[in-house]
Amino acid sequence: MSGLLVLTAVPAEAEAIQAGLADPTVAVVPVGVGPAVAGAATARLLALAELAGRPYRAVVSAGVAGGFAGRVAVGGTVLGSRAIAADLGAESPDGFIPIDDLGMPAELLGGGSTLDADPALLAALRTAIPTATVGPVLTVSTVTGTTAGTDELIRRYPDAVAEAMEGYGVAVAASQAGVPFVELRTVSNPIGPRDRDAWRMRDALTALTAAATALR
Ligand SMILES: O=C(O)c1cccc(C(=O)CC[C@H]2O[C@@H](n3cnc4c(=O)[nH]cnc43)[C@H](O)[C@@H]2O)c1
Repeated sequence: MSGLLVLTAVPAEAEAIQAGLADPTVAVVPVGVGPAVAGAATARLLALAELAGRPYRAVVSAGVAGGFAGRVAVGGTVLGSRAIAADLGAESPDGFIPIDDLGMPAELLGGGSTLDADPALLAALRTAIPTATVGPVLTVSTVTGTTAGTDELIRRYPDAVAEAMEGYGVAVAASQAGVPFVELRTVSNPIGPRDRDAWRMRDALTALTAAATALR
């Protein structure tokens, strides 16, 4: 059995995590941006490790994220209680319809649009990072950049604390491989009207390094 597999989107996130790791058995791999590339890469890494007889113990989707104002501050840390594919579904004149409500057979939905974090893995990280905000993390294919878009997400997912672009893809790959999953994010920007000047990437990467000590 190998250790933990941590997937980030970009190399800067992977380097920030490497800088804080206390456990040398943890593998950190930057796999790209968005749920499709993250899911495909995770599935491949899990399958290769399994074929080599060294399956990973658990999978963590990690990196920076947008945070919902009032729930988590920029520079704060988030542990995802579940990964939600927030834009997987259909539009209608009456609003967004989640994929789960479209009448498709359950086996075609890969577990549905919401995949829970592994309870034991989440509990261990909560203990190790007591300051983290815990709650659902949305996975989106488009970074939210308007007030209307932000309000709509809050209406549909009132408990969500953050959004990012990879968690659900990684969670599907982990679920299909039967490997525990959790999402760890640090907040680089508030979710809201697009304002690149408001992004605090350095603060988020510093927080990621601090949180990485909990990965073991
Ligand atoms: O808008 C830009 O100009 C821009 C330039 C560089 C990178 C980006 C990204 O959107 C990076 C997305 C990347 O970071 C995560 N992330 C961080 N904040 C958010 C967010 O508010 N909503 C969704 N994803 C976010 C995400 O997981 C990607 O890996 C934009």
